[in-house]
Amino acid sequence: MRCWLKEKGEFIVNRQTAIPLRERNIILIGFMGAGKTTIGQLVAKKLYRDFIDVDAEIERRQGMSIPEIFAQKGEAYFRKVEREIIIDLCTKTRLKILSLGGGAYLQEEVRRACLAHGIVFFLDLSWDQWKEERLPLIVDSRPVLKNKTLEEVEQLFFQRQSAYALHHSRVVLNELEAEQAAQQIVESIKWTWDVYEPNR
Ligand SMILES: Nc1ncnc2c1ncn2[C@@H]1O[C@H](COP(=O)(O)OP(=O)(O)OP(=O)(O)O)[C@@H](O)[C@H]1O
Ligand SMILES: O=C(O)C1=C[C@@H](O)[C@@H](O)[C@H](O)C1
Ligand SMILES: [Mg+2]
Repeated sequence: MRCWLKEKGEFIVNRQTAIPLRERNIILIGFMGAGKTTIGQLVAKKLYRDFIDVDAEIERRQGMSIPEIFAQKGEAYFRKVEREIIIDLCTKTRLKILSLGGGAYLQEEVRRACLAHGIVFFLDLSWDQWKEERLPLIVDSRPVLKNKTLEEVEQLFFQRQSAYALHHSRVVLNELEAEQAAQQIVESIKWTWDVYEPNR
């Protein structure tokens, strides 16, 4: 992972955007239930930074739960709000750990904002493990899963991989405890900071 992130670090630095690496938001992406919220909280704790869960932020700003937003206003409305909040966070905040909702990164404008202003980690979990271990935990709370057959969910899982492939670094989660995954992210980010901004 280190060599891989090294290349990505050069890529980030070469983009010459205004935000120093150490100040950039760290953004976690991946399929619903992969562990973005759980691992994001742990990363924030380890780096002494604030954690923002975009789903929770949407619920706070809208005064409604996500299932209520889907039911009362529809998915298109949810995606618009989600996009606006993420772009707002990407352009107006620094030093945060952001966990995105599982579908947010499918929107091109979201990807562009995240890649330009933050450091994007893809939390990668295999379909088999997701189906066995995570699906039972989240099936009742994620409206996108409602009324879908397992085949349809599998199709959604694989359809989304091409968007998630656009990241700065990837953490293969299979068999990793949330704590271990968070530690891996922290080590790789500190290594990148030291290599590319050694004197800060
Ligand atoms: N590494 C892990 N090992 C085992 N269970 C985990 C791990 N990470 C998360 N979980 C569990 O999986 C469930 C989903 O985790 P979480 O809510 O963090 O996913 P998410 O990626 O934020 O999902 P969403 O995209 O829907 O917001 C939770 O019950 C959590 O406790
Ligand atoms: O994968 C998705 O499309 C979603 C995942 C959740 O995090 C929420 O953002 C919402 O339930 C939609
Ligand atoms: Mg989450």
